[in-house]
Amino acid sequence: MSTVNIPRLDLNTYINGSAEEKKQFSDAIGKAFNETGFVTITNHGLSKELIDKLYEQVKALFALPEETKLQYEVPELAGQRGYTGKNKETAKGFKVPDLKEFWQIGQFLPDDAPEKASYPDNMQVKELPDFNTITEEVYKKLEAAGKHLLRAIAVYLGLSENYFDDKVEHGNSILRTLHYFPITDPDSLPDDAVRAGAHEDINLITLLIGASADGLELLTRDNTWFPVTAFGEDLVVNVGDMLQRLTNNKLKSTTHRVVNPPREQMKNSRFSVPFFLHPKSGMDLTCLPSTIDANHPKMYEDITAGEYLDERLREIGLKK
Ligand SMILES: O=C(O)CCC(=O)C(=O)O
Ligand SMILES: [Fe+2]
Repeated sequence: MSTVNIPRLDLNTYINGSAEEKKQFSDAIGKAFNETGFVTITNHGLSKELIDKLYEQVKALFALPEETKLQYEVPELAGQRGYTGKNKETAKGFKVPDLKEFWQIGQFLPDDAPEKASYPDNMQVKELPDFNTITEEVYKKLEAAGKHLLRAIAVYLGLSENYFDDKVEHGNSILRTLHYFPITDPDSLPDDAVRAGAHEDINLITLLIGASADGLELLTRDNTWFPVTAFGEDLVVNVGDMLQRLTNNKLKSTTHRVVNPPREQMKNSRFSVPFFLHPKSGMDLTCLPSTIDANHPKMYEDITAGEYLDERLREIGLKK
């Protein structure tokens, strides 16, 4: 059986630690990302109070009447801002859409930022003013935590510590608040309908705020499913396809899914909040030369982050 190495790492030991502690953190995250693609992170800068307030607002959002939520669904935005209703996103290679609805929030930029024109504006939930302020705070805190994690990863890769800094500054990151809705009649579902079909994330890294219920699983190297559980308010952090591509598969974008609960619990909602950390669209994802050698031939064509994102949004049905 292959080992499933999901270490629990303290981000504060990287941000404020000694040189030795920083090195230990970099080594541990790099090793886990090389083997399993997942870690859990404590001391990430989001308090329990903030996370509790976030979930309160997320629950209130999805409890709004269907016709209210649908006012915030704009097909031209390909799900990247505002609401995406039930039966819209289908994992790559699946025929049946995931059993979920979600709301996405993008970058917050000063008016004079050059990237401002290239991102759609965020949508404000008029009915829930606190939803807007709390998700903005969460977005900024997760972005800050993600920047520190990328520094630790850069060191592991033998790059300068600040390698990713300017690439993710004002980047195209997305905070997704997710509702896996209740199913009152499981018999009515197609056989292969699941909360989230097996997939890999598109972005550099994903920071997931502990879900309200079990269900997240990762696919191990020997092709078995392994449950991912986070302790308390820990974040689950995993590698996405952009980082896997950049590192020519040295870091693994591990396949994961969200399984349905036992039948009698299908009537209960599940909520979760992933933050997909994206770079600016101009970032070059060409495999790093240091990751290519005789045993590791170059596996991917050169592409920018923006081109790659477009390709992937088409595949999952969000972009036409
Ligand atoms: O809901 C979860 O626990 C994970 C969600 C996920 O993998 C995704 O939205 O990409
Ligand atoms: Fe995912």
